[in-house]
Amino acid sequence: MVRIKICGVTIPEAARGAAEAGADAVGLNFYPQSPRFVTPAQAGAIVRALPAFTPPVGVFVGMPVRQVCAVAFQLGLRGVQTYDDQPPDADTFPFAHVPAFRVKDQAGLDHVRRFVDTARALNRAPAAVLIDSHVPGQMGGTGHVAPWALLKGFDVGVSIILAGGLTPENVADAIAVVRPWGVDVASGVESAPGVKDPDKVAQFVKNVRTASESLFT
Ligand SMILES: O=C(O)c1ccccc1N[C@@H]1O[C@H](COP(=O)(O)O)[C@@H](O)[C@H]1O
Repeated sequence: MVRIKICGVTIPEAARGAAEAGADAVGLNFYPQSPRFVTPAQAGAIVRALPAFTPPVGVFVGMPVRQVCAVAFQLGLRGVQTYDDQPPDADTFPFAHVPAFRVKDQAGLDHVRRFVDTARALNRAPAAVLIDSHVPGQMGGTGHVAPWALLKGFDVGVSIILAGGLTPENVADAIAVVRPWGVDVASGVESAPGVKDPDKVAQFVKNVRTASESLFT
């Protein structure tokens, strides 16, 4: 089964709606430059609206590890998605750590491999790596697709989460090519930046489930 994270929910109703549509996780974005940014107080209300078995994951760009941990503890996040060139030099995150990478070519994938190897040597292997598209000057939420063909067969010994420009229309093709452990979507299920469209979310989940079934039967 391919897991689904609906990322960048900004209100409790959107988080609950994503969970009820069948998402495996919802993402809360703590990057102030994002149109999906939420404050810890707003995130708290969203977390409280989630069903008991739908984990919240935080997206952190350029935030020091201690601060990431403080926010994650305060809110009871299950996972932390980070954007750093090197594994954290503090102790392992006591959360599922998902470093994100903006990849455009083979050199980008080589960097992911070096990151995971370094983390593993320090006994800090991430739970998964998220592979997104590379758009100069933007950290994520770009709506641009990652280089799927390059990712075919890519194996670093940890789960691969595919992100970048996924939509209800293209996610089945993406899954067929990349065969990721999970998929992550932000802008592709919105009616406006930061506003999730319940119909698009439901269609996205449905299409992932169908594609996932044909992959594993
Ligand atoms: O969504 C954002 O605004 C964002 C900002 C900074 C870092 C990460 C961000 N979101 C992540 O980017 C992926 C891909 O987004 P999209 O589907 O192409 O719009 C998203 O899944 C989030 O994990």
